[in-house]
Amino acid sequence: MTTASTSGFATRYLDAVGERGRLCAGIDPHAELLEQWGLPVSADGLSRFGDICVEALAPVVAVIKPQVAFFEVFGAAGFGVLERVIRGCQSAGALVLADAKRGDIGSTMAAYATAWLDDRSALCADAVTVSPYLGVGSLAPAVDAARAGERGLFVLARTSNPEGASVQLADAGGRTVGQSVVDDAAAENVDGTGTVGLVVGATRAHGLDLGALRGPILAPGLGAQGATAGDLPEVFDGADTAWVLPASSRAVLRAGPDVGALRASAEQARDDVESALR
Ligand SMILES: O=C(O)c1cc(=O)[nH]c(=O)n1[C@@H]1O[C@H](COP(=O)(O)O)[C@@H](O)[C@H]1O
Repeated sequence: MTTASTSGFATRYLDAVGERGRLCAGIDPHAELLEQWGLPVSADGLSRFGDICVEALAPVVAVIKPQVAFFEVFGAAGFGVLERVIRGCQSAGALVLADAKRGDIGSTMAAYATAWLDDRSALCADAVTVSPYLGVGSLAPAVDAARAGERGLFVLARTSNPEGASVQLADAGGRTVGQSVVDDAAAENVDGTGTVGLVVGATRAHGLDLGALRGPILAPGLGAQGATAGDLPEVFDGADTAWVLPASSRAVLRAGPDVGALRASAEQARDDVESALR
């Protein structure tokens, strides 16, 4: 476990996983899941899906990650549901990581930062996923906004999908592109705020040196993409596992729509992670 002193988002994150255990539960309302839950593939169905997820997951899971794409499918009504899901999760004590994967030139990035990380926005979450491929420096407005509000960013470093290798393993002057993202994130976290977290898939060996990061590491890929809790110690060997936040969406959500069964599925996933990373 981590021993160095922390503040800001790092403290909020470590308190949350210390209290509720390491799991990020994704809210990914795929059309197939809406149908499996007996809901219409419509904004109304999405709304019901969101309510069930909030009731089942938000009181027990440390971090909840709504995948913005599945809300965006339903336009303005979908964003309305997303606003309610974000507020509902936060009211029940969960941290919300908006999975929006934003990334643009700095002046546009500032607007994304306002949308996802500023109290004045109805979409304000506790953290947001961002893409560094316009240069990590282009994310500066989001880093500043996150730090100011004790919120976080999760920057894609080594993603869970097989296609990521062609970019993320490319040479960036004696280190990989992925490692350069890790090193830039670590440099932002020397203040102990853990403002700049990473996304590192749990699906395969990542080849990164994560030892100096001092920030959270979202590890998607549990369940539907084939990773298991038992894989985590080897995949994250060398990292401080207090920061490792394994994530699962479909594998947990398939237990719905019964609230009790959905909650039990998330609790089981969390318990599996906690025993694997003990
Ligand atoms: O940023 C992410 O969350 C993410 C990064 C990554 O490398 N791989 C990845 O699967 N994700 C997201 O994590 C979720 C995975 O969903 P499941 O495969 O159903 O668990 C989806 O919302 C993906 O968009």
